Amino acid sequence: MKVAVLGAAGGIGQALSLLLKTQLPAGSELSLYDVAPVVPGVAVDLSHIPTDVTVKGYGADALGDALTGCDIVIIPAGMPRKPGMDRADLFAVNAGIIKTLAEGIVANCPKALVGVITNPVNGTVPIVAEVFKKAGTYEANRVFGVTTLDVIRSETFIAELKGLSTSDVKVPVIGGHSGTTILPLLSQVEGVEFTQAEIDALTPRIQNAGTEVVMAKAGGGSATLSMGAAAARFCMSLVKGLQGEDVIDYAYVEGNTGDATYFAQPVRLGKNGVEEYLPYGELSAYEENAKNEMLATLNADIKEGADFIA
Ligand SMILES: NC(=O)C1=CN([C@@H]2O[C@H](COP(=O)(O)OP(=O)(O)OC[C@H]3O[C@@H](n4cnc5c(N)ncnc54)[C@H](O)[C@@H]3O)[C@@H](O)[C@H]2O)C=CC1
Ligand SMILES: O=C([O-])CC(=O)C(=O)O
Repeated sequence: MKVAVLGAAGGIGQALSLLLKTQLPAGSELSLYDVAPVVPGVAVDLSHIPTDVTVKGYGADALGDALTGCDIVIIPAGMPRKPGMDRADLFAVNAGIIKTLAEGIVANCPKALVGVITNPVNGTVPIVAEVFKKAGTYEANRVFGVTTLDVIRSETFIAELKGLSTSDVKVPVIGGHSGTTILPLLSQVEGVEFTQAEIDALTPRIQNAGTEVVMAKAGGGSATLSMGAAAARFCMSLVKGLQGEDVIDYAYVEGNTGDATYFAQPVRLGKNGVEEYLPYGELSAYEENAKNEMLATLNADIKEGADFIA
């Protein structure tokens, strides 16, 4: 198994790479690419951890070598938010980065499963898809926006609120990955009942959790450690699927909900990425209304991404 992290020297990239060094199956190769000159050092540093995963670092001019033969590519490359910015404000800088990296994937590992972390995810995933379509290599079942951070935050906040173990809390989160496009389905959390007041408080807390971190870091960036954990969890779902395990996870994909071209929904993962798009089930009236109200924003974000390539 060869897994590449593009943007591996960054805050997310380093946390994710550390977790992958300790979690990937024995015999795997971890390929770390970044334009920052420190990346070979990050690779050497990680390579001293005693696990049966080899680590190699690749600098700015070695994207092709980093990607050749990859089964999975996870992309946390690009600029994070500062206080006062929306994720959409990152599009101008990050769209070009994602386009370049997607072109590298087309040229070197067109069959890889690709997980996009770079914001704004609502628009960067369509960029990757359009680059792949243009090259004739697009398979919707292989391209994912990573929304796992919304899922793990929901698990954490609900466990705290209800005095439960996080391992007993499972929360579906659908839609996109910014503000109101993030829709936790609290009505579907098994074994937990919420009052309307709790729903009214918890839903926006989950939607604004990224901003909570941005404000707390006060100009020093956005979530990196929790995102590293989220990305590792999602990457391991992809790995298990490739190994033939039956895995269900949530991701932002070009699926079949009919709500928007790209929408986070449950998917069954396997040897080809998504093996089956699963329904997100029945929504409460509150969730149905929230979903309908967010679609204009989500569709505009998707169009911005697709238009960038068209
Ligand atoms: N999907 C999600 O839930 C989340 C997404 N993010 C997003 O992830 C991205 C990265 O965030 P951080 O790691 O905090 O930023 P960071 O600034 O710490 O790291 C970004 C890394 O990308 C590298 N980079 C820039 N251009 C590149 C290129 N063309 N090729 C390869 N590497 C390149 C930089 O050198 C840097 O090492 C941001 O866009 C952020 O908004 C952050 C948190 C959660
Ligand atoms: O809020 C941000 O800019 C980073 C992010 O996507 C998150 O933490 O969910």
